Amino acid sequence: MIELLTPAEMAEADRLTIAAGTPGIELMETAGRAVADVVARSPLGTRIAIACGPGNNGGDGFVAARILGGRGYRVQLGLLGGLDRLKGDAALAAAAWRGEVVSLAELDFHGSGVIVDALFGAGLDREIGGEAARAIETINRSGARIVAVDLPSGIQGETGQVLGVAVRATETVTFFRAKPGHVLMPGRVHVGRLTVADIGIRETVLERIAPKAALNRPEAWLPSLPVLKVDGHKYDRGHAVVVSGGMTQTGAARLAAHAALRSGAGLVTLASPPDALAVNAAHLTAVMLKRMDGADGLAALLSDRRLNAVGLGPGLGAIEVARPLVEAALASPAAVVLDADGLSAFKAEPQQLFARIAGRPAPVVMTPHDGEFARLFPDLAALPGKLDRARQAAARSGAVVLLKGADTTVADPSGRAMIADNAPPYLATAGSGDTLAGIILGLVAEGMPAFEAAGAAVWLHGEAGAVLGRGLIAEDLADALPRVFTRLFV
Ligand SMILES: NC(=O)C1=CN([C@@H]2O[C@H](COP(=O)(O)OP(=O)(O)OC[C@H]3O[C@@H](n4cnc5c(N)ncnc54)[C@H](O)[C@@H]3O)[C@@H](O)[C@H]2O)[C@@H](O)CC1
Ligand SMILES: Nc1ncnc2c1ncn2[C@@H]1O[C@H](COP(=O)(O)OP(=O)(O)O)[C@@H](O)[C@H]1O
Ligand SMILES: [K+]
Repeated sequence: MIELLTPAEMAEADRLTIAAGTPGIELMETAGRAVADVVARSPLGTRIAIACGPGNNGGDGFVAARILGGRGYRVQLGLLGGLDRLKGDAALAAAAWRGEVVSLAELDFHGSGVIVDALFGAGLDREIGGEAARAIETINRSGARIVAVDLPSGIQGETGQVLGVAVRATETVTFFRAKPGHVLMPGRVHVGRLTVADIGIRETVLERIAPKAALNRPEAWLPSLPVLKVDGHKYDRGHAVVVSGGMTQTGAARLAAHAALRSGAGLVTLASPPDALAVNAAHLTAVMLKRMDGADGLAALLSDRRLNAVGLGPGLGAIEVARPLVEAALASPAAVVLDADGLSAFKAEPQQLFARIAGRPAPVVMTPHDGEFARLFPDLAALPGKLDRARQAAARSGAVVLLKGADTTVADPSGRAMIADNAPPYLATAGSGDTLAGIILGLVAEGMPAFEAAGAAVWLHGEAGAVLGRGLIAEDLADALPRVFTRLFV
């Protein structure tokens, strides 16, 4: 598991390490050296401008300046505010710097090959304005290689949001663990290439801190991926149901059904309204087809407990049609994956949806994009942090919430969360989300716990996109899954 630490959790990691006997200045020395090592990939003779802020982020900049100067680089250091404002470890680091200190405005950004951004890191707590904002705008226009210390200045470590203005770094060097703001948008774009440096903080501090967010990597969910038995049977792998829309909107459900079969369900049945049976029949092969007469028909189908997971929403139709179907699914003992129209059906009364989720024995996974999210959680949609949005929505609804985008975030009601950074932008194509819902459904049907299944599906979907490359369409994604699974196990 690759934990993501909020700035507050990172401060706690520092505190625990210092309390265990490592002086703060030693951590700062190691941090500054890690920055210097990254900067030193540029050849000797490169002019380096180091912009230092008034806190410990600036302290790291002073250390890097001293080390780079010692290695023969031409270093110019500029400070925001006076030297007398520096405190603690930053003051110690500044005292060890023998070179000149100019003001930020005097730094020659345009004449430098590398700019080190040590203005603000974890301590950024308000919008940047004035001299610092002007410096950041100049840094961004300079054309130099920009190495940010800990976080690009202006990016909030917890949310990835820009506070006023933010450095667009070529590379960022952070310490111990990445922060949510390194992977959440728009932070991820400002970070550039990320290096996570070991500065001597022991892994054991994580037991005390118990961080609840992680990067969505296989380590986060692979232990929960069902292991197939040598003598296994298709009936051991679950039977998923996908609900089709009416005659003119059947494709989305078929995409989901196909993906559910690819991702793991032993059997998949498409439940189809009578008017859509012929069109569905013409397009299905391994996926089975069953006639479904409205919500009562779906309830009857799901009364067979072997059908252990149901997905609905893609192409499901208008509220009058969709809502009773979702209610029937939620009244059944099956796990439920709710997407698209299945979510929008409750926009007038989201509490009705949450009330039906509460207390049901099997899990519910909701997969909104931002628009669908705003319909169900209008008050949460304005929160600045995607992690916070997903977590609060999960806590309120009782469902696992998967909030889509380039930084898809999955959260469960207890606050556990994973953030993905592997999705290529060509996943933004019609039907891609329907496929994602199907991948989750197949994994849940196969017996994977809902939170892990949602995380795994997001990762698999992203990798499938990366394997296929530009030009992919939603139909291709599920068919790329065998290749992605193969890579997972070699
Ligand atoms: N605590 C430690 O032991 C370690 C800390 N490290 C560094 O310390 C950094 C955190 O240091 P700090 O907590 O001192 O915080 P920062 O140095 O990130 O910033 C805090 C300072 O900036 C000011 N400030 C915040 N937002 C501002 C704004 N919008 N405009 C103008 N001024 C603003 C604050 O008043 C304060 O003076 C980390 O990002 C990391 O770079 C590393 O040296 C590793 C060890
Ligand atoms: N810029 C992007 N980078 C990576 N993935 C993206 C990006 N934009 C959208 N996606 C992904 O593409 C999928 C789109 O889903 P959705 O909006 O439901 O579309 P549809 O309803 O057409 O299937 C989601 O998995 C989302 O996370
Ligand atoms: K910085």
